[in-house]
Amino acid sequence: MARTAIEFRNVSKQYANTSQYAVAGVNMRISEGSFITILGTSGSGKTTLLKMVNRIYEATSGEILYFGEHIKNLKLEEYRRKIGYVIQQVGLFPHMTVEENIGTIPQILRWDTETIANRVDALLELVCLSPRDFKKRYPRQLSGGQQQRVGLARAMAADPDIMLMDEPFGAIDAITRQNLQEKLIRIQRKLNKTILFVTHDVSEAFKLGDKVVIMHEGTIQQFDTPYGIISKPANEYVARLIATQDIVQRLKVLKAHSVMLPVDTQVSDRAFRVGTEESLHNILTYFLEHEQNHVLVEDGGRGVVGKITWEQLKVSTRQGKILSA
Ligand SMILES: Nc1ncnc2c1ncn2[C@@H]1O[C@H](COP(=O)(O)OP(=O)(O)OP(=O)(O)O)[C@@H](O)[C@H]1O
Repeated sequence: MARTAIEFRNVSKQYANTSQYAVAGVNMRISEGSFITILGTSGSGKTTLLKMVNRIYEATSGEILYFGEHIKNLKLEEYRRKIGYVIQQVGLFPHMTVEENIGTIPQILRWDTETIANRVDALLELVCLSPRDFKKRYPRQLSGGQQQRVGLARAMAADPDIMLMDEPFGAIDAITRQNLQEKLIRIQRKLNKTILFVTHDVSEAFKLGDKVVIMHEGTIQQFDTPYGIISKPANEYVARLIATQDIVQRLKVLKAHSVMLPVDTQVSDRAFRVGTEESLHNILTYFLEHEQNHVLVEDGGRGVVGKITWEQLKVSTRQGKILSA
């Protein structure tokens, strides 16, 4: 069982001189290593929720716990270092090179020069920027997407346990965005970071999140896996929100692991194998192109962990159809 990284206990926030609560009575447990996306329309309280986690804002009432400890009892500076924060405007220091930007926190922590240099190189490799080409550049010499990746590397420099990301890809073109989303999924799986990612883009939330939090007027409407939400929206609001996604889009965001069926432990089947992160859209395409009716789902070192049949795919699709009807 994964530990609980962050727990919200009846958390509310009312800003001074406002009559409404920006966040009202939020209860939620976030497991270590999970990728949580927070989805909602403008003004629904997403950013407020995120900023209470790193104590940019203090909750008006209720409690937030970090691995079981009340965050208000932790030393703010030490606590903040365990939390990486990435925002849309990146906020790279313009007068510093890429290398200096990424090394900011390690410098403050007085790591030795060689350790910092190695860390910078490793992080640049991780976000697919060649250290040789990029580390001496200034932010103005980078494209928007490259700046965003440097921002991500900088947020990860001191190896935080938790990453808070507030619409980090909001201002980026669709193709680069897709590319960054895929990189982020890979980084998260590799490093097992706990990520809270705010977005108002339904596809992005469903594509990235192991679980999605749907917010409206400061309250959580539903907190579930993408498949759980698509197959069983908790209320009318959620149903309307996901109805903006047509079936093809849903098949693109639903992943093999969310709908697969169990298999016997001994699998000698020669069927085509897909990864757990494969989209149902690609699996459907495979079925149609190759006139096949099942695939096996493989999870790296763990071998075959499930299967998806044509029947199962139809059931998932039909559930989507009922919702959008
Ligand atoms: N500093 C502030 N002072 C007063 N009210 C605020 C402040 N920040 C946010 N609010 C209000 O709190 C509510 C929630 O805002 P929040 O920024 O959390 O929403 P959001 O879901 O992140 O929206 P968006 O998608 O537009 O960024 C809104 O009604 C907003 O006007």
